[in-house]
This record gives sequence, C-alpha cells and structure tokens, in this order.
Amino acid sequence: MINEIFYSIQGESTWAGLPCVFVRLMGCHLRCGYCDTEYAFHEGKRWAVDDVLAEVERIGGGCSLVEVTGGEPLLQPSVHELMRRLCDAGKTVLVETSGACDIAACDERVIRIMDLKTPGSGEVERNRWSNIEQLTQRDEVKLVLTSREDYAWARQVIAEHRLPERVKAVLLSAVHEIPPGRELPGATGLSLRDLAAWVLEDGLAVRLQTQLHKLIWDPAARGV
Ligand SMILES: C[S@@+](CC[C@H](N)C(=O)[O-])C[C@H]1O[C@@H](n2cnc3c(N)ncnc32)[C@H](O)[C@@H]1O
Ligand SMILES: Nc1nc2[nH]cc(C(=O)O)c2c(=O)[nH]1
Ligand code: SF4
Ligand SMILES: [Mg+2]
Repeated sequence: MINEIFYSIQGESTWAGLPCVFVRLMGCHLRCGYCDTEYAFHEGKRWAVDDVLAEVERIGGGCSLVEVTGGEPLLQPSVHELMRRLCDAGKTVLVETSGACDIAACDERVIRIMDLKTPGSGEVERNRWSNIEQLTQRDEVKLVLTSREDYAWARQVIAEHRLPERVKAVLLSAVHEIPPGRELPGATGLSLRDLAAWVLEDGLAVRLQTQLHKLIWDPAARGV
C-alpha cells in the first residue's frame, strides 16, 4: 500500500540537498510522539510494483536518487521487490526505517538510513538492537533528539556500539515542532543551537542535521 509518491529535495541524511523521488508506504506499528507523518498511518492505496516504477520515472524524469520511506516501509514484504527493481533500474535507493524491523532482508545495494528511537520518542523499547550488526559503511544511523536526556542517551549508545566506525554517518537531529497537547515522556524540547554546543563540547564524531525541506516549504506541507 502506497501513501504518496513525490519528487522533492532530499531534506535529510548525507544525501540532503539532492533532487530525489520519494515513495512513501502506508502503515506504521510505532507511534513516536513527534511523528510528522501520521497521515501515512491509514491513508494509502494498492499499487502494482510496475506502476510504482513507471510513476517514479514519470515524475522524476532522469532522477537517479529514490528514497523509500513511510510510515514504516519494511512492514510490507513487497517493499523488497520494489527496492530490488529500483536498483536493477540503476537507481540509488535509500530506505528510511525506524529500525524496529529486520534490515537484513534489504537488497545489498540498498542504503539503509536507520533511526534509533530515543526515550523521548516514546518507542525506545522497539529498537531492534541486532540490526546494528547488519549495518555497513554505506549505511547511516540517525537519532532524533527531544531533550538533553535524549542527547545523553544517544552519546552513550554511540560510544557503546562504536557507531561512527561502523557506518558512513551518525546523524543527530533535533525534533521539529512538537505538536501541542501531545505526550512526549521526558521531553522538554530541544534547540539546534544547544545540540550544536553539546556536540562541540563533547567532540562527537557525528553530523548535525536539520530537516531541510521544512526550511524550504511549510513544515506541515505534504508531498515535499
Ligand atoms: C516519518 S519517518 C518514516 C520512516 C520510519 N518510520 C522512521 O521513523 O525512520 C522519517 C523520519 O522522520 C523523522 N521525524 C518524524 N517526525 C519528526 C519531527 N517532528 N522532527 C524531526 N524528525 C522527525 C523520524 O524520526 C524518521 O527519522
Ligand atoms: N524532502 C524530504 N526529505 C525527506 N527525507 C526523509 C523524509 C522522510 O519523511 O522519511 C523526507 C521527507 O518527507 N521529505
Ligand atoms: S516510526 Fe517513523 S512513521 Fe512510525 S511513528 Fe515513528 S516517526 Fe512516525
Ligand atoms: Mg518526512
């Protein structure tokens, strides 16, 4: 089931800034308190893989970068055929995953951007720690932080699993616009400026990132 397919500027990861076609799959079994894509939980329609490939070409023209996201893209078994066919078509394929599903099932050409869920997300128990062993130098790990406590947790996890040695990049992101009235256990909000100061103070081998698309367009906009 597909929620949306769109052509935009990649807003995150080491691929940020590049034109990219996004294929957003429907459904997620997590409920991160800050989730900016709740509309993907239940809205979607069935697409044949051939039709998705044709749509990627139609809207992206010659764009060679494709990201498969969601929702949680790895929940649907047919995502693997889709990603394999995109790789076969010569695309550079990124998958953005919560890390709550087994990432080993992905085609080896697929670049995995795996989010490690922090305590402030409300879904820290869902992290599938065995996925870390599967990561390679082509993959990236991302941590979306909601508070100083999340930062301290992230620093500990990064050191314990030697993440900077394991993957291409460890991305630290500050949560964007916590929706009012939403439960966010232990979270007090976090500014990029504070996060930058802490990273410099501790000399962490990480890459600070923002969501570029939310600077370019309305942060609440869909399909960008
Ligand atoms: C919508 S999720 C889809 C992929 C997958 N479910 C996951 O969580 O990685 C894509 C990315 O957006 C991040 N994200 C969602 N809401 C956010 C927010 N309010 N601020 C910053 N990042 C956010 C998630 O943490 C995740 O890394
Ligand atoms: N422009 C843009 N870049 C993105 N990178 C990761 C996204 C996601 O929702 O997974 C995303 C998104 O939704 N839009
Ligand atoms: S795992 Fe991703 S899509 Fe699911 S609730 Fe969390 S941020 Fe949203
Ligand atoms: Mg997004």
